[in-house]
Amino acid sequence: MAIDSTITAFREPAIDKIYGPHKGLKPAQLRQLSRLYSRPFPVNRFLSPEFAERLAALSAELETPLCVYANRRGQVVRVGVGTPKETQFSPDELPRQGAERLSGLRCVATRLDGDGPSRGDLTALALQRLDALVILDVAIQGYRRQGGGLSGFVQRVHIANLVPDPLAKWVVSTPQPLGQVSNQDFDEFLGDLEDEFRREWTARVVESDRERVLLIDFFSTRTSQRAMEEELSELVQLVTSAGGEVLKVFYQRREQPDPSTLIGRGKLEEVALSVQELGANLVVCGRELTSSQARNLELALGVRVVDRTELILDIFARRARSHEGKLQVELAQLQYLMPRLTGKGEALSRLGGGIGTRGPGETKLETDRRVIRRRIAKLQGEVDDLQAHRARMRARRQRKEVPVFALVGYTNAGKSTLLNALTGAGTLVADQLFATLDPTTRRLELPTGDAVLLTDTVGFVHDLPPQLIDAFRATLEEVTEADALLHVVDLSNPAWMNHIQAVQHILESLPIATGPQLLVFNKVDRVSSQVRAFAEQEYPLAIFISAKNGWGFLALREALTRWMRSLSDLWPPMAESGTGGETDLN
Ligand SMILES: Nc1nc2c(ncn2[C@@H]2O[C@H](COP(=O)(O)OP(=O)(O)OP(=O)(O)O)[C@@H](O)[C@H]2O)c(=O)[nH]1
Ligand SMILES: [Mg+2]
Repeated sequence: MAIDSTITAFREPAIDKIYGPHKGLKPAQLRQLSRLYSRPFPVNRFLSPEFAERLAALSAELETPLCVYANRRGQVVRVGVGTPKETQFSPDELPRQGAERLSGLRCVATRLDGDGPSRGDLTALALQRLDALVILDVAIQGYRRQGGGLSGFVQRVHIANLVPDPLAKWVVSTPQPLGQVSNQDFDEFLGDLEDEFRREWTARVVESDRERVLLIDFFSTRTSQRAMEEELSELVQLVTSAGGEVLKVFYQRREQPDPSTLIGRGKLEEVALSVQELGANLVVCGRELTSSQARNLELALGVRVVDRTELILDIFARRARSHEGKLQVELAQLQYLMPRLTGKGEALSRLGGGIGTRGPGETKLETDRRVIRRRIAKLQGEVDDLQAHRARMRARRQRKEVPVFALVGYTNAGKSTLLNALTGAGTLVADQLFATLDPTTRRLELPTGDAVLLTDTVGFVHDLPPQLIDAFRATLEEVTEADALLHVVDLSNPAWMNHIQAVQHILESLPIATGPQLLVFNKVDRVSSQVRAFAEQEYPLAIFISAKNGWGFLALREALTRWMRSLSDLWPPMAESGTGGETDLN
């Protein structure tokens, strides 16, 4: 049981430790506080009057708020000086979130100056998923009862608890006298509350068996509103393509990111609250994170955190079908993971699988350094072999003197759709990012009887992880070795200009210069005449098509023929058209 194991974890190290800001306290006062650890705490009541009065008296004497946390077995597991917020458990000290929504801890806190729980107290209630938060309003002057013992310090009691309603989040009782609260049956209260949560939880799980994701991102103040929106919407698409469901998006816009957690403290707390409220089990960050940032975020949020690169690698891992694809993805994943192993493994192993932990072919990623290093070396050797193999294939194609055009472009631009429409290739088309991983080559007959080979390739994305470019060098050579490129652009995506730039950027970063490019604007069926006119003006040589319904194909075929002819000095004239029966070169 998650809760029981946590109890042991709490109790052993710190039976006399006092939490929270207590620098000014004298040793004798600290000893008084640590005695609270061994005081009996009732199991089936919110608290006992004796305990409440003792705590309130100490609080009045020290003139500071105090907190005591107890588990369901009636053991005091933490004593702290300060407010619930100042003494709270960090997410990694709490039991892992599962169907049981509550953490099995209740907090009794004193307040000297106020009336019931403050906003900060309630935030701490939600962050720790406490069974209940009991607030004692303390009178500075109590009295000594006849026959010993202190009394009269507790003026009123408020009970706050979480509710499974994302709008209300919590409820706070009306103030009650101590005698009334200490008579209430805690087991019954808890049983009802847990039933409510369980019902809500079951409803949610039935609703969706996908990973429940929160997005966080950071932007500098120079980033425009529009650029932010485009980036965030792409991030949402990436998560969806990885099989996750985005519950909420958080971003921060500042001069400088926080070096330890990327986003600042206030924002981080907002995200942590949301993780609890919405039952998220993964946080995806739009920026690349250092291993210490990832670790700090995981500790603060209590769920796994992956960055954009890991997300992309995960999608690749899911898509890889061929041996070649799997090999390259695994290499990229391990190369990315290797320098990030310090610190992260711990949190990962505690929190289990899901997005960012998958290897190609549903295997789990290895996290042992030595094993990884050996594996990387082996995979690199295999990718080298692959490269040699692909080079032989290309040489064969060149001998046949059929020019090769590679379809390149941003992911989801419609490259596979176009290949299918032109050649009937039957490649997978999907409204997902990175649907295609393995290059497919098909023969295309042109109106003149000439033929070219068309190769569909993996889609690009801005800030493509360099590990991917390296690991996919065998596949990307299909692009560098092609005689010419058809650069397909999704004109219906508002970010199309950025996409063109991102693709150019990646092409320029390849180790070998690529051939000439023909720009093909796709999805014109979804584009207004203004957008099209603008693109025509900006790119007068481009071709406009709809791969889906065949618009513009005639013009495209003609352009290809013309283009081929004008580049004919690159290839000797076709000796015999239609040479070679083999068209599927995979
Ligand atoms: N409306 C419209 N949708 C299109 C057109 N061409 C492609 N699509 C859709 O766009 C989505 C992506 O198409 P794909 O052909 O898989 O795109 P891709 O460039 O191969 O994508 P990756 O392999 O992921 O890089 C699919 O849902 C297609 O049906 C078009 O001309 N018009
Ligand atoms: Mg594709």
